[in-house]
Amino acid sequence: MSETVIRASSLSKRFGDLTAVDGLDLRVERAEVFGFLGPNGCGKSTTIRMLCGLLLPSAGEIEVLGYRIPQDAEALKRRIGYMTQKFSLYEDLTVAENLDFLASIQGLGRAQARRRVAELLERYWLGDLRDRLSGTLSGGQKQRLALAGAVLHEPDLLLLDEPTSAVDPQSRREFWDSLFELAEAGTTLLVSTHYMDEAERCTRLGILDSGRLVADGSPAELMARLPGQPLLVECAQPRQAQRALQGLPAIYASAQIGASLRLLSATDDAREQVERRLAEAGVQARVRATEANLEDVFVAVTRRPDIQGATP
Ligand SMILES: Nc1ncnc2c1ncn2[C@@H]1O[C@H](COP(=O)(O)OP(=O)(O)OP(=O)(O)O)[C@@H](O)[C@H]1O
Repeated sequence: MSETVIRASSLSKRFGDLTAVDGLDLRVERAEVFGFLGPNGCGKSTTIRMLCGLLLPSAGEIEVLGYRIPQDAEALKRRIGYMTQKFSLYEDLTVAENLDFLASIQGLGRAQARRRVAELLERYWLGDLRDRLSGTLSGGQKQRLALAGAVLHEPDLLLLDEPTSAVDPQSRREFWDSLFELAEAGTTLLVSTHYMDEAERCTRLGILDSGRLVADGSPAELMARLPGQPLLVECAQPRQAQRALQGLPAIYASAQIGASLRLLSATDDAREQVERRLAEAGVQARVRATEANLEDVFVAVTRRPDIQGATP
């Protein structure tokens, strides 16, 4: 049976005149890997910080692991792990000292701390680095240490705010393997990201735009819900094709991907319209429908009215 771990209703946060989070409703179930997506400044970090009890909401209700937030934030802290892109490590302490220090803050007993630190050094390939000052670690190594620190007290919920933005693709993959290992063991994960390959791996996604939840569902559901089918225009001169298609009302987004042009439209006869316009402009091209991907979904739900043509 599913168990709701995060429940937020009508959650808002205002900073002066700016509404950073605007009437957000959110539910995350146990052991989900919930991905939080959205353009820069849409309110992801602000939401995560409110869910952790680090920031007071301006309005709305939050319940996390059965605790009412902000009232029970102190008790919640013992049950959650929080990690941001900055990794919050003590750079002049060694790897092992960082973990020992966190263990003492978390109130782990000495024997338990020793056992847990040894276990995490091994699990996150930090054993050989245990005596290195953490300030001298690479980005990927720092990330592994930060994750070890965030799960030291075996939290039931991990909130990760863009944890992979400073590391290479291989480290990102390894990091995601570690996240799935945690989810398999029953940990619930909420992770914000700008990477579509990471979003695709989540069990469910919430897309935020200007502080509002504009899409919520599994990656497959969101792709299936995209109105119309994306079109690919293959031609020798994609820039020329893009110029010819500018202002065509049927197309609400276009982007050059390699040597072709990817178009989004919600209109049934978009393909014919595109072919006609290209022929009129004398652009030789092949136009074909293609499968939707998550980037299409992202573009469709977060598009700005002033830079688009038609509305799906
Ligand atoms: N303490 C603060 N005081 C004033 N404005 C703030 C504060 N924290 C965040 N904001 C503003 O609130 C909005 C949402 O910011 P937030 O950091 O939550 O976005 P985000 O989705 O995490 O962005 P990014 O993807 O760039 O990390 C932004 O306009 C930001 O400038």
